[in-house]
Amino acid sequence: MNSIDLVRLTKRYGRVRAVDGLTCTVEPGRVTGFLGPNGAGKSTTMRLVLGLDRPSSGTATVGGRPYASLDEPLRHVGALLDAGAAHPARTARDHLLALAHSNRLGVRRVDEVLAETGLTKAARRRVRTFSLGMRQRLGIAAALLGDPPVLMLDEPTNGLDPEGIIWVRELMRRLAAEGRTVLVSSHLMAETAQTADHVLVLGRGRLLADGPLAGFVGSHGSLERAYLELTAGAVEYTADERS
Ligand SMILES: Nc1ncnc2c1ncn2[C@@H]1O[C@H](COP(=O)(O)OP(=O)(O)OP(=O)(O)O)[C@@H](O)[C@H]1O
Repeated sequence: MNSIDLVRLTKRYGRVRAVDGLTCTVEPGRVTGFLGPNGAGKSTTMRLVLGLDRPSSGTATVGGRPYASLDEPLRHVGALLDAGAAHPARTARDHLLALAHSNRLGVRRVDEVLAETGLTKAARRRVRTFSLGMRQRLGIAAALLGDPPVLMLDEPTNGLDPEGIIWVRELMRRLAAEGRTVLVSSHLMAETAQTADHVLVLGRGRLLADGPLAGFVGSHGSLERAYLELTAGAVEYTADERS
């Protein structure tokens, strides 16, 4: 099974519990929206799954194995965490070629993902000349490179124009329909409502909800209303505190 399994996953930074006893399973064959206010712990959770940070306690596994134990990890898990991850002096194609090489993937796959993300014409341009939206597309191209059964995308629509947002939505839906596990964090409720089958909601590192989108929205009328009601007590910064 290509699920992502979190068991009592906890990460403390000093006194902050960024992730606090998180237990849940992200299942294949559906898009799981990963929601929560700023600072709720979404990115930290993804970093823990990818072995970029060590849990204080608990475990995060992909297909039953810790990410660090995977050979050629791009073939197992594709991730978009930070659209600024590519070296600015490299061309888009060289960036993908380096990643492909380290995971024994062929050049043909690089050209395929460039085409799939609409970057073929920009492939030989340096990343520093890319707009935010183009960087997002390059990050998504990197995530798709190993044709992985599991994808984790942190706010993939950031910086994308309306056409790009629709493209991401359709891509997520297709990847899930192919039986892949797709975890997508977002602050865009209307977009998530159109993309996700299932939602996980975090607040202050804790799991506030884990269920099908339709059940979560329930009688609230919209995902946004259901979300705001659930997270009202879990928002780190309010306008009053800022002023
Ligand atoms: N490296 C770090 N050192 C110290 N604190 C950190 C570190 N990384 C994250 N945190 C803290 O952990 C908490 C969770 O942050 P995280 O970035 O995971 O939240 P998030 O849900 O992804 O937020 P956003 O929606 O704003 O991206 C926050 O309080 C944040 O300040």
